[in-house]
Amino acid sequence: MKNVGFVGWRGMVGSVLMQRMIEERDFDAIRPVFFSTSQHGQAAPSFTGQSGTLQDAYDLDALSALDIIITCQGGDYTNEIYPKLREIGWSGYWIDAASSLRMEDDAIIILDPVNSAVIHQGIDKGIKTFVGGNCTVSLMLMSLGGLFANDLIEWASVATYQAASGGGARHMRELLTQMGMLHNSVAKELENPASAILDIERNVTALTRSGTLPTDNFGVPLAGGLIPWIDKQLDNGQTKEEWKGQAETNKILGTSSIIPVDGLCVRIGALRCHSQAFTLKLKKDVSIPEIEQMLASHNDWVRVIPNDRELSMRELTPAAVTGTMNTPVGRLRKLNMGPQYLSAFTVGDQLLWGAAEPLRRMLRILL
Ligand SMILES: NC(=O)C1=CN([C@@H]2O[C@H](COP(=O)(O)OP(=O)(O)OC[C@H]3O[C@@H](n4cnc5c(N)ncnc54)[C@H](OP(=O)(O)O)[C@@H]3O)[C@@H](O)[C@H]2O)C=CC1
Ligand SMILES: N[C@@H](CC(=O)OP(=O)(O)O)C(=O)O
Repeated sequence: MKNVGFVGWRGMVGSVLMQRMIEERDFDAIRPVFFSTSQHGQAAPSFTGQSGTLQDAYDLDALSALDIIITCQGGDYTNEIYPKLREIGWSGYWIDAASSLRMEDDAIIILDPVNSAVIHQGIDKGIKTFVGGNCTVSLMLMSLGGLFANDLIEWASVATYQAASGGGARHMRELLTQMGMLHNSVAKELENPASAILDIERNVTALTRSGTLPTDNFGVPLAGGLIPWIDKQLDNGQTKEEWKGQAETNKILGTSSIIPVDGLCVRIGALRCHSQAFTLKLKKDVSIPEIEQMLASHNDWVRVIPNDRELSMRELTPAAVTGTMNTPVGRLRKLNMGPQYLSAFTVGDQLLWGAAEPLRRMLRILL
């Protein structure tokens, strides 16, 4: 049995990973060792029924005794520890949720329902570093994988609707606190059906602009609105999140010529599901039923939602998809621009397929 170290297991992404590993009985197949950057010496979790203590996540000797390390601790931890471990000659497998190592030549971005061939070729070549993709990219590929696999996409333009969880647990709390404060400020008036809605709106807008809502994490109010910017600013006008779309998609697929992917990434008030609206230019005119068939048969989690009002409202929303492994795609129709232009709308839980699930599946591949 392999010795597998877990760093970042108690964070938000790590907790989702633990929950999935318990559901899939992954712990039965490994000897787990749990680490912490702040709680070493305290009791380790007993997912396997065993007891033990948390190890120090900065202890290179303890880490280098492991066959596999899975980390959801974040980029700063990876940047500090990974080079040191490799420098002292550790040749185990490193599986990471953070973006730091994604674009390194000796790292593979993992999403095995989409790129299992790339992953297996990498293992055969001796690659030891495997990194989960950006959540919007992974969720796009889970939903639209059938069109990429059939080499049908000439380019993809996207507008994202990204959940607060992408920023981390504190962002989710901040959003909910803002929502609560806005509601509280007009709760009485709302109870009175005779009250004027524009007075209520004016009060909500005034509070939103007052500077009293908590904004330490998002920087500006998000509740009741949106933020058309995610991550750092790049010199070419893209955000870092937008840059990842093309860079990571092409690396995951191992394309020989770049498929252009670009668009605008927007934060909205959803909790943990990212949605994305696509305009796709197809390489040729393919009928909608053929497209639906290609999409539906690509993997076990994609769900093709017919372009129907009731079904789209019920099944193609964060409310329907949160907490599930499904990655539905719908709103499929040919656009006025011509028969090669297709619209699509996707939804996916960014903590499952967008973060934790590719990691546990990579572990399974290595066992
Ligand atoms: N959020 C997301 O959507 C995605 C995140 N990622 C990557 O995963 C990394 C971790 O993200 P995320 O899980 O959101 O980060 P969290 O902030 O939830 O957890 C990170 C670490 O914080 C420490 N921590 C301190 N206080 C607490 C507490 N009260 N409860 C739980 N943990 C606590 C834990 O480390 P310790 O035990 O050592 O103190 C934990 O492992 C990110 O930096 C990013 O690189 C990747 C894809 C998506
Ligand atoms: N940046 C994403 C979440 C994330 O963690 O992405 P990455 O793994 O590429 O840093 C978001 O804010 O929704």
